[in-house]
Amino acid sequence: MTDALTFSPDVVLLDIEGTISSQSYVVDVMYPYVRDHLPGYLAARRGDPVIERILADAAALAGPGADPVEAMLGWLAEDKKAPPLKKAQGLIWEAGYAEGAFRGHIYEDAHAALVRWRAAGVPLFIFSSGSVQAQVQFFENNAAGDLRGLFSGHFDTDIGAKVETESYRRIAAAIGVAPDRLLFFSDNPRELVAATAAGLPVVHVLREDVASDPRFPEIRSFEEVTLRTAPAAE
Ligand SMILES: CSCCC(=O)C(=O)COP(=O)(O)O
Ligand SMILES: [Mg+2]
Repeated sequence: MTDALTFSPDVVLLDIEGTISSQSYVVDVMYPYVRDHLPGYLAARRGDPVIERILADAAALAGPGADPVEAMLGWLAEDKKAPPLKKAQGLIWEAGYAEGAFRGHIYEDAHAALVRWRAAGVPLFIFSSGSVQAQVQFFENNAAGDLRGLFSGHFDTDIGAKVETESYRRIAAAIGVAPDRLLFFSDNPRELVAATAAGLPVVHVLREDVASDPRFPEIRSFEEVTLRTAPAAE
């Protein structure tokens, strides 16, 4: 274990995959379910405005002449965080949870820290490429129980890309907190660069095979982080 890192934020913002949850679990267990069900799911719902929107957005992103369903399967295979795919993925996972094909995963150290911080009065928010609907279901149907109560709110790429600085400014404004009071945890250096440029303090989370990066404070476990919280008013 490295030296403990101490912060005193007003609010914490967290990435999901690779940060509080295993990337390989999402990619190796949950993505294959989407791959197997996506074409049939979309075909069975043609005419539904939500599905038509997803297909139109996918077609626009894929470019002229491309088949939107094939494009989405390609993005899934390369883990491209394409918003129309992420929206479809969340809807398809709903059936996967219902039939017990998988549950959401959270690292034990992350779960313990989030419970501790929430109990200490620190609001916790999520910013993930997964759609807000997918995020909420992931925490509702989690192997550690129904975790929805831990979070004060969720953001997805409707607010902007995770690698864009403006997205972090918008999130801070939406929460109503100064950027320098919003502590962001992520496994992705490009997200950390964008958040840093917006004025957020950041922590690089090294799970699985993520490499260290000298630009950021880093942890391998949330046990390495101490949050100083304001004492309760008397
Ligand atoms: C529970 S949200 C689904 C996870 C997912 O598909 C994803 O792309 C998450 O990526 P991120 O690293 O942005 O959390
Ligand atoms: Mg991530």
